[in-house]
Amino acid sequence: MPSKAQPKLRLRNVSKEYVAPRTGQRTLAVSDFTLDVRAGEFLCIVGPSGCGKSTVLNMIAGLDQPTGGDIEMDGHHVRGPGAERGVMFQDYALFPWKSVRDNVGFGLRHGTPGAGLTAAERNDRVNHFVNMVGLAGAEAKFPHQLSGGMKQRVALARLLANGPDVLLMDEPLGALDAQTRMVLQVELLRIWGEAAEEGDRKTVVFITHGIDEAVFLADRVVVMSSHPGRVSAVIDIDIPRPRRESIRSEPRFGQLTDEIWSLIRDEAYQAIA
Ligand SMILES: Nc1ncnc2c1ncn2[C@@H]1O[C@H](COP(=O)(O)OP(=O)(O)OP(=O)(O)O)[C@@H](O)[C@H]1O
Repeated sequence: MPSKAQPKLRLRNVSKEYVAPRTGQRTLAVSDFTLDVRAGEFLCIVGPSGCGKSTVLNMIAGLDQPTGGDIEMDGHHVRGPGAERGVMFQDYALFPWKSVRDNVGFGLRHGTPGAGLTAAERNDRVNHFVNMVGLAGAEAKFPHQLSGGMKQRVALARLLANGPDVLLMDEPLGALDAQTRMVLQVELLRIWGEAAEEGDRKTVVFITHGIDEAVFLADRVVVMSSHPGRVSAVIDIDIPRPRRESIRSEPRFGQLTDEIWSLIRDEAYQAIA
């Protein structure tokens, strides 16, 4: 049983070096990355393009292996993917030939999350999360009939239906227009359980290019620098919850976004030069 003081995730001096198979060229994408993520925390990672954000997330997910250091969840080494760590990407990753209902229920029918559940229990769980993300009435639709925002709601419902303890989100709102994005940020906080006790919330690691998105969502923002990717700062977002739309125009919101932008501005310009 994990102790209360134990972090949910612990990354210790994690590094990742890619070696190109044909040329043997080496890229040190991440180096000496050390971070604890508390249980129930909403943690955002920002940094200039190519600084290693996705590499870090993929290693936590177990989709990629560190070449140095160690990653633990609840005190156990992460050795590969696991149902307790759910991943969501920018590109929806829905099955185009399956309905909303079948997309959401896919992991329950074909993976370990549904083990031991009866068909009725699986259906109940699918309905619960379809309702939670605001897709009631759209269960029989197919992805091509949905807007981008609705597709990401489906992907979120599928992620939640699988019951992971940790949500790993790689720019999940990155493909959406600005308005849909702001609406879904609010929805995401509601679904995460912003109004609930901290102990009842999932642990979230959320990658974004949007500094304002990170400040709106996060308890803490990890700022990465690049070449190689490292933690350059960890900023506490001391804006009380629940967070309403109106906080975006408050002075503290602007101060925090300015502070984070000042930390990555030079590298961000270099990354696109
Ligand atoms: N499979 C791979 N093989 C070789 N190099 C890779 C591989 N994946 C990523 N890299 C390199 O590792 C570095 C970090 O990439 P990564 O995608 O993690 O950064 P990122 O911060 O998520 O980027 P972005 O903000 O553009 O999404 C980059 O230099 C990238 O080119």
